[in-house]
Amino acid sequence: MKIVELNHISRIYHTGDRDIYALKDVSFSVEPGEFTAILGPSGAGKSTLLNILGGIDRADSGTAEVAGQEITGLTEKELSFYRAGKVGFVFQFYNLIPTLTVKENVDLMRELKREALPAAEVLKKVGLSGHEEKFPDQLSGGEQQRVSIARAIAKNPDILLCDEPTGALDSETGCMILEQLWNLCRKDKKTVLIVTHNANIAKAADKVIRVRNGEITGVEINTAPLRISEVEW
Ligand SMILES: Nc1ncnc2c1ncn2[C@@H]1O[C@H](COP(=O)(O)OP(=O)(O)OP(=O)(O)O)[C@@H](O)[C@H]1O
Repeated sequence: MKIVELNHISRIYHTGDRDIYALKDVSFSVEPGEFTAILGPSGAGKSTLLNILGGIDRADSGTAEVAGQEITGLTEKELSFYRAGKVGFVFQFYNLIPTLTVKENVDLMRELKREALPAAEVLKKVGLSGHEEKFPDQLSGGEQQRVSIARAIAKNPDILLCDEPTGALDSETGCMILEQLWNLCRKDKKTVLIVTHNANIAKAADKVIRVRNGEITGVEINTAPLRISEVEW
């Protein structure tokens, strides 16, 4: 069974007298446990795509099934259950709450999902044991992003959606973050979708989806993906 199945998804913004097709008849699927890269230039529709998959935005037409659930027809309440239960998000700017400690930021997930994993367990997974009582501004950008990954996986989501997770980081730290996401995919069998401008990620991805002007211009399957550390960045 596919974990993501998008069929003929369109998203139109009506601005003044003009309609902007952020997505136009987009269809693709993702297998469970795949590491998928969504690549394309600025304005291509990548974030819109991820936001629809994550239940943050709604398609105007088409169907989207994620982890066995059709999400395009859900009510607001059902969508919020879907976001809380099935998807983990990692954003470019971490979105940590500055007045909460690292542990408290991760523990917030328990408010969304009762069976969320303990903060200590997920912080260990991202190499941040011992940083539980620090506040976000006492951490480097890379460490803050690792907290946001820990927070995302605490929900034990079916799918991890990452929008430019390395966009605010230097290339070495960015590689380390990609390695963490890649390991979550390979070792913990998480399905990871990652939106990025960095085309080199294609060498490490199982699937590469190319987007331009709201349309899919190609889907490539990589039969011999490299490890993140083997890619020349
Ligand atoms: N709220 C909005 N109102 C009007 N147009 C929008 C809105 N949000 C996005 N768009 C338009 O939809 C298109 C796709 O935007 P989107 O943010 O999905 O692209 P992107 O590929 O993620 O770009 P970037 O790499 O720069 O983040 C763009 O043309 C954008 O200007």
